[in-house]
Amino acid sequence: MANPRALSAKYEEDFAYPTVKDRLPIILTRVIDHVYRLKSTITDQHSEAGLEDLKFICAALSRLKSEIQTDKPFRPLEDVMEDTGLWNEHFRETEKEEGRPPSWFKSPWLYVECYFYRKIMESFHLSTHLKTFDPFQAQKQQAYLASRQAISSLGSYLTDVCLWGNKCDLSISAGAENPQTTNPVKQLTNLKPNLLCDEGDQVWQHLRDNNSDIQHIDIVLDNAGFELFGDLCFAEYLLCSGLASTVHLHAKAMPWFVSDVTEGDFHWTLDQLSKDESPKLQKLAERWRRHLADGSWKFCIHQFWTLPYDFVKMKTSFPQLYEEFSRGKIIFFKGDLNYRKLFGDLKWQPTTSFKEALRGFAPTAVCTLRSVKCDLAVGLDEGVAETTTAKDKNWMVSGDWAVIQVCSTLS
Ligand SMILES: O=P(O)(O)OC[C@@]1(O)O[C@H](CO)[C@@H](O)[C@@H]1O
Ligand SMILES: [Mn+2]
Repeated sequence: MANPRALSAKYEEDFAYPTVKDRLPIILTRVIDHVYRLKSTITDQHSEAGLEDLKFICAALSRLKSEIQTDKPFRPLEDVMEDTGLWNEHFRETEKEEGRPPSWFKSPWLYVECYFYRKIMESFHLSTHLKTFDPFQAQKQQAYLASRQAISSLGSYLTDVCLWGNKCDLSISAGAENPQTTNPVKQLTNLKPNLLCDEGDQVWQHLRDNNSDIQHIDIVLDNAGFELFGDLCFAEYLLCSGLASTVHLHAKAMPWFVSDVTEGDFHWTLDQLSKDESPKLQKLAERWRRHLADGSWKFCIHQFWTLPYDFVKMKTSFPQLYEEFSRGKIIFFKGDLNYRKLFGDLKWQPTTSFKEALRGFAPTAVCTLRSVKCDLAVGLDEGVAETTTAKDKNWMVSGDWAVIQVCSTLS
């Protein structure tokens, strides 16, 4: 059967429409304000040349904003980066398919939104002194600091889980006695009814059944802050329980979708943990640095995650990456954007099977841990979408609902 249509801002009923119309210009305005506010710091560091950079970047971003608002055609990228050629090739292919240059309110949402972040980075790449500047860094760091309490309680819990990790059954019960209201473990029980599809048992089954020849496990990260800390706790658990020989953590090669983890964010997070007042967090940071040093954890950066590609393209565009994944036991994909890329950002019926919607992307077992933040869902039982709509008409974009879904059969 033919695939469904792509999500796109050309349909006003798609979440892509308010994203392109309102959210992207707001994000740009914030970046421009933020860069302007750094004027004195930048000129202190780089004098007049820094000021020139700043003017250049703000002009480029303002132009981008006006181009979005007036649905101007995309322009090929002009920076010289590892991925520039691939972006421009994608531009030409889309132009050929659509019979006109791609544009904000006409082209597939996945391409549009990825191009938006890539264009922001282009303006920095083209500057002289701010080529590696992260315009979202302050926001990400603030988000981490705001969730420090939750990080601390999860960190304490993890220390106990890891202590018992080798002894206990995998379905170790959550420490429900902990009285802290910010305890994320306790919160899990409250959130359980909001799991629209929970294939967690299948995930554990897969992890246990395939343990004779312990392989590595991949986690494709999403956001920095509390989410990253939770992912690192999970990586710690997979390792200390013996379910994984090593854990590969995959992050973005450049600032992406505001909050996504870059290498800089990852190291900043470890530094924060090292200097935290909680000795448990300090110890975790020490342990995690040891994992990185002895190869138990591998921190991986690949340009694939910041390209506008559907994951189906991985096998042909980056066969080596696909092959590396195929040697692992399971891949955990975190978050909404990875979900969109897994299923091609197409308007699937929510009852379409997870496997069918993957369209052959099966390097190894694939698990998605995703809170629903856009109008794309697959693998739901008959009636779930309808009953959830009756409870919360914004369920697809509120972020209050989530899915744990897995495909562990490769054939
Ligand atoms: O991948 P993440 O961090 O979970 O979410 C990314 C996200 O903010 O970007 C898209 C819209 O801008 C949405 O699909 C989604 O909510
Ligand atoms: Mn993200």
